[in-house]
Amino acid sequence: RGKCNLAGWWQNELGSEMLVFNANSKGNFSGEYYTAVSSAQKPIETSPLRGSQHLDEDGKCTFGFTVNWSKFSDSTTVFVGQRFEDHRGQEVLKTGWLLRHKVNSLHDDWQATTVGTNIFTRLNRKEE
Ligand SMILES: O=C1C=CC(=NNc2ccccc2C(=O)O)C=C1
Repeated sequence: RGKCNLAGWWQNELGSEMLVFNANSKGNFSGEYYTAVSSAQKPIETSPLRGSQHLDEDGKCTFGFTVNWSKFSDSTTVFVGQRFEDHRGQEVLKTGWLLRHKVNSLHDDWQATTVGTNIFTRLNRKEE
């Protein structure tokens, strides 16, 4: 695992958590996303994520991943971003995202995509 290892537990400012698995030699990875924002679905169910990252050795790799909110709603979020270390050496994933939710007709397509940003920081979890 090079210096830009995204594997492990991350949390965004909404309180959602994700577990990212090791990337393969092509930079492809998968994981599980535990959203904090859907209507309270107990127990929290995971949504699958799949992504691709660069394997630069400088620890500042760019990446993208898709979350399929299959169990909750017919919608999809794509995240794109980069890993950084802040002034205290804490790892940060600065991301932008597009959320596409299903609309019933082409006429509603204009309102189907929302955009935003998320910052993910590492969660110190034992279980991987
Ligand atoms: O059923 C659904 C539908 C959409 C969702 N979007 N979550 C997001 C969208 C953009 C950025 C972060 C999140 C998040 O859940 O942390 C979650 C559950």
